[in-house]
Amino acid sequence: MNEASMSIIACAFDLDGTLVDSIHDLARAANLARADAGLSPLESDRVASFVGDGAASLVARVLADSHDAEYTGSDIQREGMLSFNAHYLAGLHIATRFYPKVLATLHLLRERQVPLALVTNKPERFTLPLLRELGIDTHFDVVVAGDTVSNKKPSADPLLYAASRLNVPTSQLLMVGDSINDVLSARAAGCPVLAVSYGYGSDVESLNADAVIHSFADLCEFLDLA
Ligand SMILES: O=C(O)COP(=O)(O)O
Ligand SMILES: [Mg+2]
Repeated sequence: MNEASMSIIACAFDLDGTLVDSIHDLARAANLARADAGLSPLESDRVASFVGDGAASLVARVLADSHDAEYTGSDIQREGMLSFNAHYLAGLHIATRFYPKVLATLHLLRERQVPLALVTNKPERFTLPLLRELGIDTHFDVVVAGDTVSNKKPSADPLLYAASRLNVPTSQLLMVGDSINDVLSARAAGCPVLAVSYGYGSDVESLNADAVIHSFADLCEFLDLA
């Protein structure tokens, strides 16, 4: 066990790009929203590069096909949001799959009675039904979605809220995520953080996480649970 992992007693997980590969369902809904706006479809990889700051940012970026677009509530964005919401809710779990070893590792952590949080920027209206459809809605002691508290990741708030609900100090709550928002949120909250290399974040090695893991199963080794 390394120094960073020695005092960890609880874990918080990001959802998209960490526990599940959801990009095909996100891209389908995004492209249907583009079609409704008279726009041509984008490649899945392009949509993946827009994921990480919640649904409103995703819709704004997808409609503009630009990383710089922000949600302003313009008519076209509001229409796009309604369209994306309807299409994504209709197909949350068509092609969404757990990454390898996720389910077995979550089961092991629960077996060892490690308190678990889910901390995602995905809004509750998608997160809660998706967790149910995936069969992991009862795996977490607390679910913090993108609109559960006032500020999303990269704010410290979702992890501070998770730590207080789990009744653990943030210094002993490990965050595991795939993007810069996960690392920034963890650093702001005082949580140790692991980055996964297989998700939607680009250049994770440069994020300055405590460690980068290439398979979810490596978490067990990091926590000395293997
Ligand atoms: O919905 C998003 O933007 C990303 O969600 P995540 O925080 O689970 O990666
Ligand atoms: Mg993510």
